[in-house]
Amino acid sequence: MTSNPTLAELADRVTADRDRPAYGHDALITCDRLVRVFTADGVEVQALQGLDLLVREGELMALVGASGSGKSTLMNILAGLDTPTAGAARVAGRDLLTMTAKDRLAYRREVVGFVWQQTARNLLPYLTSAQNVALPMQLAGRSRSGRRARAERALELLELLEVADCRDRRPHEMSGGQQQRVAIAVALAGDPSVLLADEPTGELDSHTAEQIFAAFRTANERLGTTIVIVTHDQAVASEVRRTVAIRDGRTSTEVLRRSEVDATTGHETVVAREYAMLDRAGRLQLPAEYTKALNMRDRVALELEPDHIAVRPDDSEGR
Ligand SMILES: Nc1ncnc2c1ncn2[C@@H]1O[C@H](COP(=O)(O)OP(=O)(O)OP(=O)(O)O)[C@@H](O)[C@H]1O
Repeated sequence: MTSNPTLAELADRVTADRDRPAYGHDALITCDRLVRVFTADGVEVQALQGLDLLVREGELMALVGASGSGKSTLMNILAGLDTPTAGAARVAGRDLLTMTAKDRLAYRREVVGFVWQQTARNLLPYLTSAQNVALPMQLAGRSRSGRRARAERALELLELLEVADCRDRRPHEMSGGQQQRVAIAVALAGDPSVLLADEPTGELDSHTAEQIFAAFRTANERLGTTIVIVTHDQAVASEVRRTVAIRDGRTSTEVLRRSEVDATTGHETVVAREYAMLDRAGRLQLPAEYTKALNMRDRVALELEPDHIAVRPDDSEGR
């Protein structure tokens, strides 16, 4: 089938390998074999076990996973609050492993914005919504743009998130949903490249949660901000185009949704499709429900077909 390559072909392959763009060269967020090990009472916990993830500029995506799968660990690393043990992590050209303390501070102010689950962590209780939104601009040294410009920008953001009527209210005078919308405005105030949200709907009922996801979509569409939302809420899959599942500290599967328009009726439907992540070593995590359904364990049989690879239960026993 395959003949031995000539010397010239081998040289071409080496050149092609060398010139191949680096993993994630065109992504805004690149996590490459990311590892985070915690040691508590002499016991090691591998919270991230070689996680690969690429997020393109302008994406709105969700990370889902069971409790303890590593979502918050990843978020804290992307937020610049924690450092990985090994691997590589880059956000908007910044290397999260080698940043100095000073770079880290600038990174948190200029590159990323956050929305946390606990509304109290997002807003200062003694400031009004408008003041809360203006504060990051002031801290970022935009004093040159003046107080009035900051106030105008704050109002624009509150309007975009449909909470302009709350501009003079303090957090305790607003509902949980209103507080989270204001929190999104605060997170956007510094014009971040990436907005990170950790369980932003965790304390809200499902109807309010839907409105918050809609607010993220508005921010993404109107401002072009790349947004990563971590959530337990499986319902998020119908709210964003891309949902990546994390299992045991690695990305395992991903659901992509896209609109398809029927050529004859013009009717638009949203089609969702699940994909498994294939890492650069060729490793694939099969969804637990698939392997359970076919009683697959330890070993599976593989067959290369012209257009797919078949994965079958181990049939070696009894042969
Ligand atoms: N500071 C820490 N010290 C020791 N172990 C930790 C620490 N932080 C996280 N872990 C462990 O790392 C693993 C991943 O935790 P992480 O909080 O990232 O999960 P998660 O997916 O965010 O869970 P949840 O949805 O419950 O917040 C867990 O086993 C957790 O116990």
